[in-house]
Amino acid sequence: MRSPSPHLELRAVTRRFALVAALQDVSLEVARGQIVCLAGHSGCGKSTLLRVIAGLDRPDAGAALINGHVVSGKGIHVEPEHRRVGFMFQDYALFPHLSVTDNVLFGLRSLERKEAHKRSDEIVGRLRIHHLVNRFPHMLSGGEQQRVALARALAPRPDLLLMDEPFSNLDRDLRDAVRLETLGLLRELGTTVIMVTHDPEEALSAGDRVVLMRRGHVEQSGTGAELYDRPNSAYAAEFFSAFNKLPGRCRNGFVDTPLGRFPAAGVSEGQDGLVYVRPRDLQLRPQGQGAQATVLDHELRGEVEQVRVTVAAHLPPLVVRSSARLIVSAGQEIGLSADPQRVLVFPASA
Ligand SMILES: Nc1ncnc2c1ncn2[C@@H]1O[C@H](COP(=O)(O)OP(=O)(O)OP(=O)(O)O)[C@@H](O)[C@H]1O
Repeated sequence: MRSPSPHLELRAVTRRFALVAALQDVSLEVARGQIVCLAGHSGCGKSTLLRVIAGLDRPDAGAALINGHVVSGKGIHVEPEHRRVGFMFQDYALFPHLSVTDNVLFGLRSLERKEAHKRSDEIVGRLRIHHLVNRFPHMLSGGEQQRVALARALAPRPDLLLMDEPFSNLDRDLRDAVRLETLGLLRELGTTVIMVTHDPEEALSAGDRVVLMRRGHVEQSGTGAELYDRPNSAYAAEFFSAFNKLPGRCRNGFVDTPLGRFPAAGVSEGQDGLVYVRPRDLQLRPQGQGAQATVLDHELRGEVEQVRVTVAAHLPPLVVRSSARLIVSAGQEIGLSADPQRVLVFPASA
């Protein structure tokens, strides 16, 4: 038996704007019901990719398929309204002159009035925004606007929902709660979601899968844990964490640093490598154990403590973070070690 087509498939999608390749050979498969976070720094092509999937923009080459049918490709362009794709914009794009109800009804214009109202009532109920229906967008808080925008996007029951930074306009406190609730509802509805974010924590925690983009191409794709624990490039590593970096040349498959020798898979013999160690993966030890270091300063930051140490005069200080209380003082000589299993090594030229 043939396995079902992915809900969404992109085949070598390319989109150029003058000299900029906003998308370069982007290929991707998304299974039905999956929640995918599209992450990457500003300008890497995230919004362009969403627009191509929605049919708001046309690729110069390659194809987009929904349920195995080409919707964008050579000589084919299915209009956005015929793709069963919902779109939620970063600024919510609510119509200021329409009430909440009329904003929600806007996406249901093709239905008969009675059916449109039934659908609108249903989604308003699910999102618990009954009390807002007669208000206008300027009378809503950020969180309320987000819900109304979500209601408007979901009312036509799209199979696939595209969301461009849907939580970035909310305060930090509200953001986590709204995100959990929104994604919980989308999972319940079985909606396939592609959500853009530039927030690394959100990318790691929100989706089933993270697609990290860089300069128009997919740098790495996988679960949050895969990208965090096994980034395949310095770019991917640095997108999700802060690192201490120690230079060293690769000799006999190892890079030597003041912190010790580390296996240097991916760095050619004789080439310079950079050893990446997260602040939480450095351990302070009694003097005489591990590498010798001198404490530079020490700060309590609430949940964690941060200590900066020097291991060699020619290297910038290393940052150590720990949730245990560290009893050290500036100028103290101390031992320092890194867990080789948690250390990453990349070519210095990258
Ligand atoms: N209509 C356009 N005309 C010209 N260049 C464009 C156009 N749209 C996008 N670009 C360029 O394409 C590249 C990708 O843009 P895009 O908006 O997709 O990035 P992004 O990752 O969504 O960025 P951000 O996180 O800042 O929203 C950028 O270099 C941008 O300047």
